[in-house]
Amino acid sequence: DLTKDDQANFPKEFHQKYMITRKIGVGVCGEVKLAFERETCKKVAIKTINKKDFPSEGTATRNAEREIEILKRIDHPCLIKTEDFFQTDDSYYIVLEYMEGGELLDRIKGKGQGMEYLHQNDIIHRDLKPENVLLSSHDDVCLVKITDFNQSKILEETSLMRTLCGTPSYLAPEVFLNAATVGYTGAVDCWSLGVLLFVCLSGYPPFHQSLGDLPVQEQITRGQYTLVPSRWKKVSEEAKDMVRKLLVVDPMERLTVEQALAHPWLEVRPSTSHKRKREDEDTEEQPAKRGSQESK
Ligand SMILES: Cc1n[nH]c(N)c1-c1cccs1
Repeated sequence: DLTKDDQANFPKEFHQKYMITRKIGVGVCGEVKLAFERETCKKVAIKTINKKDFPSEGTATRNAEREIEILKRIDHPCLIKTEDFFQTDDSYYIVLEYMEGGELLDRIKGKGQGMEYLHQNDIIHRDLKPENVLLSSHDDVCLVKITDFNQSKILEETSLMRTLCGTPSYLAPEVFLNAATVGYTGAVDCWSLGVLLFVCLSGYPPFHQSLGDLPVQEQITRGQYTLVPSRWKKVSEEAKDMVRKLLVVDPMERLTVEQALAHPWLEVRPSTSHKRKREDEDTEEQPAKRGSQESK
């Protein structure tokens, strides 16, 4: 459904290199279209960032330039690659690797080592959600990649980090108390991974206006979520333990990506599916977690 707009808006040099076909999704800042590279017939995804969709010209430019800088920095099999980049007075056009399987959200409705790489390179995503997790094919077992670095941040050394490296003797208590929350750390992505894992395992979100009396923000700040037994009865205790240890309100107590990758649930073990489950394995344990209030 190539529109006249597509012909008119995309720059001439873009059309010389790529042939646009159809819309395959909608990103935060505009549409995502499928295109073919004319020379190789390779499929690519074209993400459009409309400058007019930002409150001020400067915002669009800063956001797009930060996203482009991050996209150029990353090179990992679990992170979407940037193929090319164009801009006009009205828009930015980012040519991205095409993922046949589309968005995880569609798979969840229907049914990460990338994070470790990002955090090891001092990049935090800050916007992990099903729409930003793409599947390489329609197969049940396929590669999963993280996309949309529009909200990402490169962690630079801060004056607080330098302060905490010096002698602590004369530092006020609030310096230590705020240390875990001043600015963002990679822990924000681990919380989001916990929410993503909760949704993948159960099919519903841990925090939502329709789930409980508290406003969503209060559910989150209290770490208050509900494991509906009928939705979790076939989920292993290790998987539930991983979710519990990611959805911890205190970022200093929350699992890091490295700790999550070392969690028993992700250990590679010979299949035990032929063994009969003990009755109590399905019993819902309710460990009291500091700061998080899980309930049935
Ligand atoms: C980027 C990208 N590469 N491959 C796909 N399917 C996308 C999409 C993002 C958002 C909707 S589709």
